[in-house]
Amino acid sequence: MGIIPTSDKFPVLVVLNPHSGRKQGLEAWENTVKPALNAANKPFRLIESNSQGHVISYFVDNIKPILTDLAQSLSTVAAGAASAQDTIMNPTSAKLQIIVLGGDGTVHEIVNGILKGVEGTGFVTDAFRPQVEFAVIPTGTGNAISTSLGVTSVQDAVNRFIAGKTVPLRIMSVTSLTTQLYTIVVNSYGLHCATVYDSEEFRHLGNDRFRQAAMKNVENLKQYEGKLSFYGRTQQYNRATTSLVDSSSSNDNIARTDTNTATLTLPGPFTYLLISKQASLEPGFTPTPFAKTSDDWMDVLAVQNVGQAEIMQMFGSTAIGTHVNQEHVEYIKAKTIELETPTQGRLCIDGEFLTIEAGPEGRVRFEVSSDLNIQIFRIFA
Ligand SMILES: Nc1ncnc2c1ncn2[C@@H]1O[C@H](COP(=O)(O)OP(=O)(O)OP(=O)(O)O)[C@@H](O)[C@H]1O
Repeated sequence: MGIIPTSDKFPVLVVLNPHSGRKQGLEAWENTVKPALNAANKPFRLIESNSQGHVISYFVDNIKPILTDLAQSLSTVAAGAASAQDTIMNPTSAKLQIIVLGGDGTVHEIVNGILKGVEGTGFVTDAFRPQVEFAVIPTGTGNAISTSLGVTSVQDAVNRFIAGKTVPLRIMSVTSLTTQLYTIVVNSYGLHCATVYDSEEFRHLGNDRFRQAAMKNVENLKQYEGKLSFYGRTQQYNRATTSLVDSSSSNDNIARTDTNTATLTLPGPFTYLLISKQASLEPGFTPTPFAKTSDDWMDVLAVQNVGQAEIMQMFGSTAIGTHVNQEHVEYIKAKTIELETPTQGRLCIDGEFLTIEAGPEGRVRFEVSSDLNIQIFRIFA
């Protein structure tokens, strides 16, 4: 019988995107992260992204052998009676640790690659459900997840990894007739989506690329037609009481008896619309201040049909989240949401783009799935 490796010998996967942010990932790896892993005696396997989409296809192709090796590394051998054969005891769970040297887009690619790679297979089930633990080293542009968890630097992120405390990283599913994928940070429509789309040309400016692109889009402010429907429980921010109010009991009843009946709708047109899992999208920009990385709600920030003055007023208060008290800002926590647009539209999903087809055929549904085989991710916090 061969030697069965023990769990602490299983390598941490290190995913390095050399293109993220201002291309500082490699330096952070060489100067801070690799020395820390060596000092902690942690073996690692480096996966360097060589192009857009490389990380997602790497995990689609490799997650099954990785999980097989991981499970095997944790198997224990119960010695049988003298004449009997040894019995291999397989684990029912195992931790796969992944250090990300990149931004939120790289985490998005890993999550989608893993879930696509195990989809329709018996690799994640009640009998064996791995836990994927992310240490996100903030070397992207926005670093929304790290910022929302209060991570202040590369060293801080490394310290948290070494300390070992994790919290759930809940993901959203985004579904239409033609699409099924997962997002971890934000889905947006309108001004925010146009800003992210245009920001690529300003990448050399680092964090400032969003500011430049936002200004360009505020100058040419547009309204984006669409209807947002909420199903099941919601909570709405009440400006009078400055608190979130549960629209629960009546909504709950409707949700239970007829899941096709919307409990709330916003008719649009939207100037600005976010459906988010993270409070901050970058340092100093906290548009959904009540969002929690680890809960089962999605936080919606909706601004309908306003002009430049209102948008600028909102931006002026997003640093500390007080924009939720402004009259034109609507803030809703929800479990299930659908967006329908009368003409073809564009949705931004964790920095990538998805075309929404016109009318009911193009409806996009957002949910925080309760499927235990989907919600397998945690993050060092
Ligand atoms: N070798 C590469 N060359 C060019 N692009 C790459 C490469 N590897 C990955 N990418 C792409 O880089 C993009 C940006 O990645 P990432 O999200 O990590 O950084 P960011 O956009 O700077 O940060 P954030 O998402 O936190 O704002 C992703 O779309 C990814 O597909």
